[in-house]
Amino acid sequence: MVVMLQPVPKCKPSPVLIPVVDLTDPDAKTQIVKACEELGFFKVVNHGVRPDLLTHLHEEATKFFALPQSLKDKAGPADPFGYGSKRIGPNGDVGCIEYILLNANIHLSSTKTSAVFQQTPAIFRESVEEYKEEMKRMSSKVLEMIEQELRIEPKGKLSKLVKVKESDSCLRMNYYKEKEESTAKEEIGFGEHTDPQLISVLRSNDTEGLQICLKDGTWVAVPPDHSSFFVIVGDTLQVMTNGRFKSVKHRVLTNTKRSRLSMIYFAGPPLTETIAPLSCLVPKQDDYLYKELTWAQYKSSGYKTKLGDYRLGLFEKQLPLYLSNV
Ligand SMILES: C=C1C[C@]23C[C@@]1(O)CC[C@H]2[C@@]12CC[C@H](O)[C@@](C)(C(=O)O1)[C@H]2[C@@H]3C(=O)O
Ligand SMILES: O=C(O)CCC(=O)C(=O)O
Ligand SMILES: [Fe+2]
Repeated sequence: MVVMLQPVPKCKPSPVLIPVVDLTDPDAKTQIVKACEELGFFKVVNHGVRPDLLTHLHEEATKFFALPQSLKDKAGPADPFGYGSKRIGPNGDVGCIEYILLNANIHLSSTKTSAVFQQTPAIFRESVEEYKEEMKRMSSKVLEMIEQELRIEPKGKLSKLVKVKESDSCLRMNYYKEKEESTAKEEIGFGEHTDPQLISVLRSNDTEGLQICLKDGTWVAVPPDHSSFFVIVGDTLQVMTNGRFKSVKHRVLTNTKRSRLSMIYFAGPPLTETIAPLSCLVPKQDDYLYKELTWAQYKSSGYKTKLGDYRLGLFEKQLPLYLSNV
């Protein structure tokens, strides 16, 4: 089957600096909130994740993506979990990508893909499990800092959503293969979109490709840094802060010379959790920009949309008729 790839949109070089937050800095909470308000995106250093865990996982994932196509296909198609190639999601989106999407609550060896992953070395499976734990720790730490800075009550309101065993989080490993010199041109690896969850924690090798969209619509390239993590604000956090934090649009353009490998942990709430603006941040219900939906409702409607669709519209309150005509 032939899959048509979309033309590449332009990205202006920009002097915008990505905020860098040292998680051990006493001022980190303030810096995180500022970055979430201004950009919906920041880089994390001094995160405490063992560098050798990152190295092992990277090496093993690289070996997985180098397996024969017929073997990798046995771990797919992604529906949504499993191995996927080119197709992203169920609604016709495509990119120059291969990936593994995993439910963070299910052990790698007890998925439908287990037959394939059983053939990967134990260190791969163990590293994936340890990495998921580390990402849960880091994402709940970031959410705790946001809670403290914004004085969100009750304590743990945001971080608990990720810490509990019912948290609907997932882990994605994306592989964007380099191109042969003769066909060298940039293509869309992962089209523009916002992430639906609370926050996403991304780590990649030193190959560029990730871009974020500023509030004025300008796309800027994010310089890669294999030893740091990047935090992306998702739709759910935008709703809970009543739009004070913005979920940032992002995309990946494939680099012609070197392959890019990224791992993203999507920190999501339990399926039964009701998502709505937090009353401690917005005392008057009339000021709520969004209505309430459970995460399960948002997710299932969101999975009927295309990657670049504006999913937050599902949450938006209808204006009363007398106002919508003004
Ligand atoms: C086109 C789609 C892929 C996606 C599900 C969706 O219908 C719309 C949201 C997409 C997204 C973007 C962020 C994450 O990569 C992802 C796993 C998620 O939670 O929402 C993907 C979904 C996917 O690839 O299944
Ligand atoms: O692969 C990347 O660097 C980012 C991909 C992404 O945005 C996603 O998987 O949601
Ligand atoms: Fe994303």
